[in-house]
Amino acid sequence: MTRDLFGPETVVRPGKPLVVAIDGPSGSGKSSVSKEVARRLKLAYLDTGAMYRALTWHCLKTGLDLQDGAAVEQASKELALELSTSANVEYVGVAGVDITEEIREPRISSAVSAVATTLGARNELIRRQRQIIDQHHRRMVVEGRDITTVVVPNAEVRVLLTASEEARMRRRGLQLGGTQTKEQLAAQVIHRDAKDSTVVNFTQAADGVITLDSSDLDFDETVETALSIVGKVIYGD
Ligand SMILES: Nc1ncnc2c1ncn2[C@@H]1O[C@H](COP(=O)(O)OP(=O)(O)O)[C@@H](O)[C@H]1O
Ligand SMILES: Nc1ccn([C@H]2C[C@H](O)[C@@H](COP(=O)(O)OP(=O)(O)O)O2)c(=O)n1
Repeated sequence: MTRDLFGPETVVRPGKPLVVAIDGPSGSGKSSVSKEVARRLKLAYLDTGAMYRALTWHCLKTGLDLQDGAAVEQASKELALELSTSANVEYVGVAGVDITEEIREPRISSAVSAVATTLGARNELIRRQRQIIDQHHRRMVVEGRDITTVVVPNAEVRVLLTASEEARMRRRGLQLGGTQTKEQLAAQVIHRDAKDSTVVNFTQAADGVITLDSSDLDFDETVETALSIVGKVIYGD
């Protein structure tokens, strides 16, 4: 399988469902790699983590107690979420307020696990995710923590994108412009994963899920490997 298969004019499985589900821990490259895969395959793109982050932003904005599960669940149902599903346009909003940048800030990263471990809120966001995937005729790259196992376990392509702790912390540190100490990065990457793992398993590939370890790959190599996995699964080559 070579990149030629997915040259600029290629549409894979035209008119048929093609969900590429990508799960993995923080900093493994899910968002950046998924976006590029979506561009190359001309598929829509769904960042489910952005949904948990937007809900967290809203809860903090309204002064809600994140430990109050019933209140967080209620907030998830009322959330007026606006989300870009194009890999070329990054936009996350709540009721007309652009929060695209703000949801990536460390204060949201530190609080998001409390929301993501609220099962009622998860159920609501999972319901919305499935609705969005259907609205796109199931032609979408979807990334998160439970996409291969819970949201779309019957996705055509299922990938667990991993990388060593060291690589993930280094990448997140660079991404945040070197503003974070090692301890702060560990809190945002390693400790958050540990908390998130209490409700979803994204450390080991479930049956039928292909593991892509990006520890020793650069970004382009990781994208090429992800595309070759799609090629293998769809065309068997
Ligand atoms: N294979 C890779 N090698 C080096 N850097 C990478 C690789 N994959 C992603 N990155 C970079 O690492 C950072 C974190 O990636 P991101 O896609 O935000 O991860 P995640 O969504 O899993 O948290 C980004 O700056 C991204 O460009
Ligand atoms: N499908 C998902 C997606 C994200 N989450 C949770 C777990 C994370 O702490 C937050 C934010 O996810 P996000 O993918 O934006 O986080 P990273 O960019 O990988 O650090 O949401 C989840 O529980 N289930």
